Amino acid sequence: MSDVLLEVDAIHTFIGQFHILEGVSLKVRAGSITALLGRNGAGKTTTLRSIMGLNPPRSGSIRLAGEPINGRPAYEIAQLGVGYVPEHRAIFRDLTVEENLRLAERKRGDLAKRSDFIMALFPDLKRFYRHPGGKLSGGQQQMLAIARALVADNRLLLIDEPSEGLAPIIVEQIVAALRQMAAETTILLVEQNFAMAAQLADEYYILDDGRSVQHGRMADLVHDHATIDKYLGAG
Ligand SMILES: Nc1ncnc2c1ncn2[C@@H]1O[C@H](COP(=O)(O)OP(=O)(O)OP(=O)(O)O)[C@@H](O)[C@H]1O
Repeated sequence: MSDVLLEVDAIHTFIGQFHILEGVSLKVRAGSITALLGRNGAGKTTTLRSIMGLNPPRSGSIRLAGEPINGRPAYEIAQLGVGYVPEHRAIFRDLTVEENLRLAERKRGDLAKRSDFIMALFPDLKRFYRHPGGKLSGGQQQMLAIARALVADNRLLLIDEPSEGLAPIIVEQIVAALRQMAAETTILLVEQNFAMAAQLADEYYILDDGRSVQHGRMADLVHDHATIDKYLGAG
């Protein structure tokens, strides 16, 4: 299928001696937002880290636009156009907003080219351009973490729990930004906030105990209370 940008097939990933992913498979269509759902500890973060090459799977395959990427180091996967926004707002707290964005330029990024788009998406980052990241509010730090992944012209963004710990009004701003981002890239989103994931995602995959157990269209899942109760523990 040519419109599949990312295909993860039966990956098994270990952390130390622990067998964390025991068969995770998923497909992300180009131009879509796909949500990766599941309880705490289901293996969502480990799946993103496996794709990114930070916890490479021991078996199974990962393809980006048909090209195998498992076994490659993370920097090469980044060079291929995969951006990663880890959980807990990973920014450099002692560096200014501008410095955080410049660091994200590295080889592939072009802040001059991307700046207008980023600042329109997150006007607060313009206001606090020369302020240290650590002085920003939690929501602004999350915006900066996402913005760092937008400096390069990435074709796939892996975003881990962007709503974590944020007030509903800030979550709405992030939802609006992700929607605009989806117009020009593809997003695989890990999200515990089901209402947020439901607003954004076209398709979903549910992980349970390190395995992918169900997938489908988000528009169908929102009515499937049995599945939501069984795997997500939220009404
Ligand atoms: N460094 C580690 N050492 C040992 N076990 C780990 C480590 N990191 C994660 N795990 C375990 O791997 C499993 C999957 O963790 P992962 O963070 O991928 O889950 P998750 O679905 O993202 O959950 P959460 O929403 O809590 O982040 C959990 O049982 C967790 O305890």
